[in-house]
This record gives sequence, C-alpha cells and structure tokens, in this order.
Amino acid sequence: KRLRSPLTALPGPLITSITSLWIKYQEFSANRRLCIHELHRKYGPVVRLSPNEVSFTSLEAIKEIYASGGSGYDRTELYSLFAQFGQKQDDVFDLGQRKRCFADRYSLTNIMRKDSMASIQENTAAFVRKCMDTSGTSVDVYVLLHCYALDCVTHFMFSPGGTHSLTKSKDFELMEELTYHNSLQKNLLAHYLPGLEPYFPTFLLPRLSPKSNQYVLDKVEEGLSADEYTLVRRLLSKDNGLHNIQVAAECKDHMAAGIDTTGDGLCFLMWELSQPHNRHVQERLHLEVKQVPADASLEDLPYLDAVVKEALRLAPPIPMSFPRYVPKGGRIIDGYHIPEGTIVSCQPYSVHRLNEKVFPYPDTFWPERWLEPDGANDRNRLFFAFSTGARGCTGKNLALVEMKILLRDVYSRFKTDVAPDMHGSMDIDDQIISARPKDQTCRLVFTPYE
Ligand code: HEM
Repeated sequence: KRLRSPLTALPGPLITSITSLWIKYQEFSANRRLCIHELHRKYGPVVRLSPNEVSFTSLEAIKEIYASGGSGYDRTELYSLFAQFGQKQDDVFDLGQRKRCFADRYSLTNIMRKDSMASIQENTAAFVRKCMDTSGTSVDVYVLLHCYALDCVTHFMFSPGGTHSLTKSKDFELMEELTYHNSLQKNLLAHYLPGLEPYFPTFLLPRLSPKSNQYVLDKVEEGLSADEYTLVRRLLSKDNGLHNIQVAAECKDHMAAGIDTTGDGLCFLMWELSQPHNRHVQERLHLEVKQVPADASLEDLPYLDAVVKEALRLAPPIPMSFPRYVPKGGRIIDGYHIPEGTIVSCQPYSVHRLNEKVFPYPDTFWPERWLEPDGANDRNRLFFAFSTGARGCTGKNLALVEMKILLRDVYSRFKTDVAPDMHGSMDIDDQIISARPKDQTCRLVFTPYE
C-alpha cells in the first residue's frame, strides 16, 4: 500500500517512503530541524519525511496550510503535549470562541494602554537595575530575560497579581521550574506511546511544574479582583462558560507560551548584537533610540523594528515544524496532490533561510534588509516566526512590545559585549517544537554610555 501511496512520488530519501522510524530517530536525537533543513537543501522546497509526512518551505505552502482560513488543517496530536491540568487546548474552546475571546486582550490597543505599558516599563527598569548593579562584571542575561518575560506575561494575565521574579526569590523559583528542564525525549516518548505512559517508570515521565501550577490556580481563584483588562478577567467572564480549571489551563498555557519564546528570542538577539562584528548595529540602534523622547511611539523606531525582526528571522524561538493534518479529500500543495490525513508542515528555520531571493545572505544578521522598500511585501509574507492564520501566535503583539521596550531601554544607555567568562554554547538546541541556547547561559558585560 505504501509503495502505491502518492507520497512515493515526492522528493526525499528512499528510507522515508518506507518507514517513519528514521525521522523519529532524528527527533529523539534533537536533530529533526537540521535534518529537515539539509533535506530541503538537497531535494528542494518539498520533501517527504516519512510515508505519511511532508515538509514544505514555499510561501504558497504556508498560505495553503496555515492561512487558508477555516480550511480544516487541524493540528496533530503533538499539541496534546502542551495540555495543562489535563485539559487539551482545543477542548477548552473552539477556534472561533478562542479568537473572539482573545482578540481584545492581545490587541495592540490593549497592550499599549497606559497601565499595561507601565507594568512592562517597571519590569524593564528592574532588568536595567540588575545590569547596573554588576559594575563592570558579567551578567547572565539568559536568566534575567526569562525572569523579565515571566514577570511581563503574568502581569498581563493577573495584574496586580503578577510575579516579580527579577527581585523576589520565591517568584524566581517559578521561572527556574518552567525554564530549566530536560524533557524532550520524555515528552516524545509520551507522545509516541500514549497508551503506555501510565506504566512508565518515574524517571521516564516528563517533569511536572507544581509551583507554577499552584500559582496559576491561586490567581484564577482570586481572578475577579484582578484588573479589568487582564486575561484572567476576560476568561472568567460569564459568556465563556468556562470552569475555573479550564481558565487555569488556558492561563498556564499562555504563561508557558510567553516565557521561553520571548526570553530566548531576546537572549539570541542580545548575543548577536554583542558580537564584535555587529558593533555597528548596536551603534545605529543606540543613535536611534536615544534621540527619541522616552514616551515616543514604538512606530517611530524603524531600526529597532528591523533589529527585532532580523533576530527572529535568524533565530526563531520556535524554529521547528508546526504539524497539521491534510483535511478530507486531500489537497494540492506546491503542485503535489497530498492525500487526506498526511502530516504537513513548514519550519521557520528553513523558510527564513532557503528563500534566498527574498532573504539574500540568509545566515547573516543584517537588520538593514528590513529597511529596503524593494521586496518588503515578500519579506513580511515569508516572516514565519509567529506562524500565521487562525492558529498563529496569539501573543505576537505582547511579545514584540516587551522585546522593543527592553531593547530601547538597554541600548539607549549601555553597550553590551560578550563577557570574557562566557564559556557556554549559544548553539540552537531543539526542544519539542521550540529551541533554546544549548547551555542556557549568556554572559554579557554592560558598559554605560558616558
Ligand atoms: C518572540 C516570542 C514568541 C514567538 C516567536 C511565538 C511564536 C509562536 C508560534 C510560532 C505559535 C504557533 C505554533 C504552532 O502553530 O504550532 C505560537 C502560538 C501561541 N503563542 Fe506565541 N510566540 C511568542 C510569544 C508569545 C507570548 C508572549 C504569548 C502570550 C503571552 C504567546 C501565546 C501563544 C499562544 C496562546 C499560542 C497558541 C495559539 C493557538 O492555539 O491558537 N506567544 N506562538
């Protein structure tokens, strides 16, 4: 049957037409992203990964799989790994409800409200104070940026009940619990052998996060006293008809989705800016951000926008495939008929590197590319760090504002350099669909401008 499958005609190594074990092996060895990337280099924009899975890199494929609104490309069971409190995301809400519920909370207007901005700025100020306190010695920004992301997202959800992990050790423990774990293989085992999970010995079970679970449950319990514009208030509103445990599941999901992504994105960015060959980027950024008043709109900072986009292009915090099922009847994707039930995906890491006409010198950190009017539409359409369409990132506006405010406040006052005692690796290390700096450390030196 497999040899008669239409996928047999697709480009890809022979072994992938026979078994899915080969790509699973790559996944378990944390090599899936690079392996798929190499296959695309060799075979082009369409590559078979297994008898039932295909990867794509073109804009046409992105539009078909992710952006053809309501066309029914469902997410695969991989997403069950992100279930919280035993509640799968898609069981809490249907897609329409989800979008309606979150649209106003995550709108730029809500995020840019005075008190919402004030809490992001407070967290930025706490971050800057930590960097100033070091008086010339190095700072591990990996740790501080994850605290920053946690404090911002929890304020957004529960204000005034957000965490202060940059200053309070009890809250710091939440960040540690959520960020430092090695559960890739254990999560994959649970995904591929779901029936056997109850029989796994403890050392094979993915790590739990009891402290952050309790924090979220408490905040949901107190939810009605949170500020009117918080996420928890929206979720608790009667029209949603959600039970508290469902509200907690949704909050925990957003909390988890908003920490490592923003923290790692900022970390890769500051690391990149701190390289000696990128000194000119830092200087141009400094000139731009110091010359506008502190309350200027972020829209008045085009170079900052270019720096952030370029960092997310080069090191997308979720660089791996976002897998979807082809709907009933099958679909034509990139000129190939793909039968229903096939798993299809695009991965940002490859989309951002293999479309060289749109992104020339794809491995070079070059923010200026985003300022060129020529080709701007193509670049924006192929920018896939937040995915796109109905299941694209809910928190994109929040993430971008958090990143920009922090960078503006840091680079208007400091130069950063890689610290002499930075010995860890910043290579991208794959997790389930996200990635993080391999050694989870990034030591920089902050030098104030005169
Ligand atoms: C630079 C930071 C971020 C990046 C690069 C990012 C990227 C993404 C991507 C690629 C997806 C889609 C994944 C898929 O389809 O498989 C996603 C989904 C999601 N993100 Fe983000 N994200 C970031 C920050 C945030 C923040 C700050 C929040 C919220 C506080 C957030 C909340 C979510 C949620 C709730 C989803 C699931 C959407 C759904 O199920 O429809 N993200 N994100």
